Amino acid sequence: MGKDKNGSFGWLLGQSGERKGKFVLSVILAAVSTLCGIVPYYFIARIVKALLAGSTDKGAYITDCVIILVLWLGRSLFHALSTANSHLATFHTLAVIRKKALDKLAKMPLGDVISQPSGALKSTIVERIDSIETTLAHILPEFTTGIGAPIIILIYAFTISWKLGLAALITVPLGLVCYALMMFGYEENYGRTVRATKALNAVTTEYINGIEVIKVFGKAQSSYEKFAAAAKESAASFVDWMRKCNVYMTFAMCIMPATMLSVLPIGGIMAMRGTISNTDFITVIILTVGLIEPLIGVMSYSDDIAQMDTIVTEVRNIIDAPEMVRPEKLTKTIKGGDIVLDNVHFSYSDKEILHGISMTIHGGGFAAFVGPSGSGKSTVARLIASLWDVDSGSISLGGVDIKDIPFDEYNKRIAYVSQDNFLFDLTVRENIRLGDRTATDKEVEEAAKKCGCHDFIMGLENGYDTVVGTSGGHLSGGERQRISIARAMLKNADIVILDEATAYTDPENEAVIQRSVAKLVEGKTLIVIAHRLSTVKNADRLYVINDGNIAEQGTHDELLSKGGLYSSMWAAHISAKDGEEDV
Ligand SMILES: Nc1ncnc2c1ncn2[C@@H]1O[C@H](COP(=O)(O)OP(=O)(O)OP(=O)(O)O)[C@@H](O)[C@H]1O
Repeated sequence: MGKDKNGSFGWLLGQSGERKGKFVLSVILAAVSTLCGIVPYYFIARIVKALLAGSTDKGAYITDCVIILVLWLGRSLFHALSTANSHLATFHTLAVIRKKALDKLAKMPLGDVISQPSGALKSTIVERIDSIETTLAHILPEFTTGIGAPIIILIYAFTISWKLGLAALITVPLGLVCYALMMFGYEENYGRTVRATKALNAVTTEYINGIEVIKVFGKAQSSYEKFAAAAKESAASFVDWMRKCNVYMTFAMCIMPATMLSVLPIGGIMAMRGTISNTDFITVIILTVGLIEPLIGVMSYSDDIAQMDTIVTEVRNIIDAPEMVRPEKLTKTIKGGDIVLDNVHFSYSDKEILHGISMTIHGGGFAAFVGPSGSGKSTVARLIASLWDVDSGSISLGGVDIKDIPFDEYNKRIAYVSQDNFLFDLTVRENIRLGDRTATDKEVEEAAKKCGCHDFIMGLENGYDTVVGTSGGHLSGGERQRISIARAMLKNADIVILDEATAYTDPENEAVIQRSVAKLVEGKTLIVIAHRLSTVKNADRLYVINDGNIAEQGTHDELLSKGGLYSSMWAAHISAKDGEEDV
């Protein structure tokens, strides 16, 4: 996936949008710089020629020297301007690519995002994209010079003598052979370093994320061994790779003597025979030096370009990944708020989890999903929240398949509080305000009060302006849950999904939240997943999900009277509660 016939560089240019002009300007400036770098050789040759002819014209000598100096200054100046333009266009292009990658993550099925190894996506979008900046910024100026200069010099050499031209031309096949050798097996070699770096990233991220478990279970030593092994493989793969590159770069450096080896004898014999003048011979030797330097420059970039190719393929794998397709505009009318699941099948990877779920959750109603752990309750909720697409069957809202509703249109109707209660490393206020970016401070605080979190927030060091730490790490599980609920309530969406949203909350606060949620969701559709059955016994309809099927459905009383799975779950719940009370 991800590659087309344009290759990675063509693709990158295609992303540069309106900054493409800056890349073009960069090529023009590099061409001017190249000319400024070559023409001085002509003047140097002219000076040598004049001196050999016994000239004493100081004026002409000084003029030539000044021209040479000005041209060399011009070469540096235009080269700097060329790379500056190229850098500007590159920064813009990489920002565009990063945004596209992040946009794509939001459109990919959730599973495709979370199934990536720890830190791999972050590493690609942040570090690896960064690492191609220098190559992309220098590729056009360097290649313009690296290819342009030899062409001009070869043409000049041919105008002096075609034999000398041919002798100098030997550089090109030598360079190509060198390039081919360097690229032979490159993907495999470089691929090994990429895999090793990713593994090292993953182990390090896992170590940091799991530091609590590592400490508690005394796994520091074994985790460290895993890290040490990954670090060792990473170092070994880089050493191997550098060894290979260095061998071919050394070979590339030999092009200069090899070219001289053909130009010197051929030119020398021709000069001795008088076929060319001594000064033409000297000119060609000087030019040959100018021919090789840019070629070696280009070759030293080949390695970076191949790396860029690998990285671009990774980025394109994200940007071109299959996404959950939704239309740009809503063309159908959503009539009412009924959510209908019709024969929904769903699998994670190849394992089918839901085996034909059908249900109708009435708009404005209160539905609850209960059932054993791992039975598929959260999966149904995630599908309703449109985090994944169903494999077959359909989910509709108000008679319209949710696949026909644009993401923005659907998302604004849904508030979903998952079990994870993820908080961003922002202030408490900013975290709650994510529910409605236009909410005033007063509205944020009102929502917090209703969800039983105002008091503990006021007790924090900086109240609502306290930063909650990465993933909300400075707060307790129950506090994180209540902030997540306040955020969802502030959104004021038509459909509210609470997946074990009060599981960590103490009974007193749970009662406060339940009363507030009941008030806040009046007229809205409420879907609750709960293991504490007492929190959902008032639901209009309870769906008992067992092993990916709806085992039973009905009101609390109807289900109790059936004497099935729900009634035994209720009995277990009551005896556990009694046990708690006894304690
Ligand atoms: N991202 C995933 N990739 C693969 N399998 C998954 C994934 N998420 C859940 N599962 C599996 O799908 C099944 C249903 O999981 P789900 O979270 O829907 O159950 P649940 O009823 O909500 O469980 P719980 O009450 O413990 O939260 C489980 O067997 C679980 O292991």
